Amino acid sequence: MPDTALHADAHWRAQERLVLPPLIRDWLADPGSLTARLRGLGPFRVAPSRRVVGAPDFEEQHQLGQMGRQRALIREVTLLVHERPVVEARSVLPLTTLAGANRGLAHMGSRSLGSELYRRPAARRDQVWVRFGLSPSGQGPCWGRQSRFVKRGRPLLVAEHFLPALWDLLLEPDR
Ligand SMILES: C=C(O[C@@H]1C=C(C(=O)O)C=C[C@H]1O)C(=O)O
Repeated sequence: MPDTALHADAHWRAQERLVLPPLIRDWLADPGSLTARLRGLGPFRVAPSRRVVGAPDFEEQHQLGQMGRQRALIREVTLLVHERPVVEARSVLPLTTLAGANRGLAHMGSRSLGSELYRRPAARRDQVWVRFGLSPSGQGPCWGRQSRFVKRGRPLLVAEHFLPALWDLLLEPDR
C-alpha cells in the first residue's frame, strides 16, 4: 500500500511505495543524468564541500549490500544553477568500487560525478529510494533521492537532496 502521508524523517523508502506530487516525481523518477537536466536550466557548477574516507552510515551499509561494511570515499557537493544552490548530494563509493578502471571516480574535484558515471560503460541505476528529510548540511526538510549505481559490476550510492530553490527556479524562472 503506497504511503501518502510522508512526515519529515530520515528514513529512505522504496520509490515505488510513495505517492509523490507530479513535479516532484518528474525529477525524482528521472532515469537520466541530473547534471544534464540542471545544465538545461542555466549556468551550472559543482561545489565540492567534503571528501573523506570513512564508514558508510547504517542505512548506506544496508543499501550497498555486502560491500557496505567496508570503508568508502564519502563525497559531498552542492550543485548550483545561476549561482543558486539547488541540490545537495552525498555520494558513498566503497574503496573496492574505486579499484581498477573505476579509479577516476575518486578524483572528480569540481567535475560532475555524473559525467563519469554515464560514460561508457555507463553505470546502471538499479535501485532508488526516496525520503523527505534534512539535506546533508541540515537544510529542509526537502525531498531526497538515494540511487544505487553499479559501474563495472561494483556498487556506489548517490543521494541527491532537492532544495526549495530548485522548485522556485522551475516555478518562477525569472525571479
Ligand atoms: C549522478 C549524477 O551526478 C551528479 C553529480 C554529483 C557530484 O559531482 O558529486 C553528485 C550527484 C549528482 O547529481 C548525475 O549527474 O546524474
